[in-house]
Amino acid sequence: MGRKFFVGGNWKCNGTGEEVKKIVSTLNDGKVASSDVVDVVLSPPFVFLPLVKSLLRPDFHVAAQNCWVKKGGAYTGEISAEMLVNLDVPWVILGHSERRALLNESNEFVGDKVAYALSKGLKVIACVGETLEQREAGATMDVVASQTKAIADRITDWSNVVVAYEPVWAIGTGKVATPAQAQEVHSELRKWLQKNVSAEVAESTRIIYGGSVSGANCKELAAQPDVDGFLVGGASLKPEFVDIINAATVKSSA
Ligand SMILES: O=C(CO)COP(=O)(O)O
Repeated sequence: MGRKFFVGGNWKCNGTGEEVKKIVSTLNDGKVASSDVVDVVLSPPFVFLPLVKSLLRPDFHVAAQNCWVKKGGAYTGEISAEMLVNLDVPWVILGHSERRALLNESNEFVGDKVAYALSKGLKVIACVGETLEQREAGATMDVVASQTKAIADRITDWSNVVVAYEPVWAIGTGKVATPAQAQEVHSELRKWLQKNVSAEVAESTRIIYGGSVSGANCKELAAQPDVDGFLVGGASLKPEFVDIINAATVKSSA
């Protein structure tokens, strides 16, 4: 059984109610590959989750962009995993590099969040990736392995986890990783999982790529054997997101 293609759209901190309705309507009208071959998950800002859920076609799902590390309570400004479950939001993105960098989320904190969210029944898109400085210093795999280890140390069941490899230097820069660069890290990451978790987890866990993915570059990336889909930022707010979803057909026809 192959790994099902996965395409996430991370809208980040963008959109008005009107814009959200427009994007959803474009996606609802889009002609996309069947949900048998691709999982599509949209991640609007928290405040738009109920609106998007109410309008979105039933074969697409939603994700929150973050959640709190433990049970809710006196944590002003936070949203708990329990609240997402209560609203029937099935997925959450955790450890995005913007939160790691701008809000100082450590590997351990992200690992704790992943474990807590899973324990409450959420499915997790866990993000890892190196900065340009780390890549140039030859530390890419060390960085990605420590980020993944902090998760692996805290969970045993990987069936509800998708790992998103998002090199920081490729995010929002228009400087996409080459298919070979993406394949190299994905394949190393899969080997890491095989050695440090299990062969079964390595084989079944989807590793998706994020960073300047577009309608123009998605097919070549999708053709790489260890690229199991995408986490898309800027282009997920545009009609070309439909083409990125349909990159799944590169795999299904392979
Ligand atoms: O951060 C990303 C998705 O989480 C990628 O963003 P861009 O696609 O805008 O580079």
